[in-house]
Amino acid sequence: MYKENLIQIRRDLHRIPEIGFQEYKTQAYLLSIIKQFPAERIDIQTWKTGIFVLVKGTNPRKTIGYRADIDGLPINEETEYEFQSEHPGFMHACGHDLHMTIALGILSHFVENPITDNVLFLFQPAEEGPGGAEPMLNSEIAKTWRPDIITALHISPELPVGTISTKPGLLFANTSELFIDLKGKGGHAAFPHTTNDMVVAACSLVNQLQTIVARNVDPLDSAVITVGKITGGTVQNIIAENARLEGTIRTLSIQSMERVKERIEALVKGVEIGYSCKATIDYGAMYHQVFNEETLTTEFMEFTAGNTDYNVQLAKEAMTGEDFGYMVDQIPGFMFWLGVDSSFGLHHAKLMPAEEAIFVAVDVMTKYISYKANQQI
Ligand SMILES: CC(=O)N[C@@H](CCC[C@H](N)C(=O)O)C(=O)O
Repeated sequence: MYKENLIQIRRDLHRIPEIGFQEYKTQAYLLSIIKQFPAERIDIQTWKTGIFVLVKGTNPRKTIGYRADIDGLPINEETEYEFQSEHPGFMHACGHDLHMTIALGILSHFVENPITDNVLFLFQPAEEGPGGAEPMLNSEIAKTWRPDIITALHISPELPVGTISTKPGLLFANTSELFIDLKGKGGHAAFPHTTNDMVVAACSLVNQLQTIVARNVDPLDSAVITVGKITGGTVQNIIAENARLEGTIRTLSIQSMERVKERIEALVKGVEIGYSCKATIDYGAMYHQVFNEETLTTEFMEFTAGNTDYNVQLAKEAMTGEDFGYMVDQIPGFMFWLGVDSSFGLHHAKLMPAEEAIFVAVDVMTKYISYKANQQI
């Protein structure tokens, strides 16, 4: 596929961001591209709003998996692109438009340049939530077309184009979403003593939650609690009967996740007593940490470092989450950061990844997959 085709694909995808399990237009668009490839070279299966594409090897002894996530985020785009999101309030602000484009670039390479082994592409929905990786992997299709190894990448705005960064072992954190609903007693703004104000309770709880990281988690074992959204009340002169906190928990160890949740539950009980309210906690979606298989990752880093066009760096662990963690928990594999050099970071309304990074990733992955296809399992 020509470079200009890939750029066009990225821009087309950027225009139609959709959130988890609602990626209908995205799926239709991807299928419209994939179905242009010769039918005898590929098998296609849809799964919910995702797609599996098996590029058939000439004499397959194994299947090499490559996963791209396909969902966008509920963010109102503020870039200066002329190909901005056509879905108000939604944006590809985590680079999944590039992830999909790169996967199509790799896919087209192996359709046009057959190798011995099969290459399985997983266009996976709902990475940002509620999580598509685990159910997609447990689907009957994935059981039939089970890859022997699996790889994926994530764009990194902080790194220059040409940079590949990863590490053997733990790369991304364990995550859990966090939703807390508080219900008290509303009333007239002038008579607070007759009410139980849930705005005050929610503010207090947000501050208390921050003490967990500071005082209950081993400082050498990092954790994050972020409350990204608070809603509550109705108008300025009514004391709020309800409030809701929406957030996420990140921990480097599985044990710390348990400890953080115990402490959240204790503090929420305290707020119930202290503010005479009822509270419910919902942990939403949880993602397993991304733990890169050590031998494969080291081999990938050494292989890629052999190409002087790239700058291969040893990454640090990050508190980002990725449901790709479920895939590498079951199948040997790894994920890496791809430098895309943007002044604004992931989940920012002005994220503008450099499109040249698409060609770097396609080049790195086509070379690496071809190399692996010449190896025994
Ligand atoms: C790479 C990335 O940004 N991933 C997301 C995954 C979100 C998981 C879940 N919805 C949560 O918020 O816990 C991230 O925010 O790290």
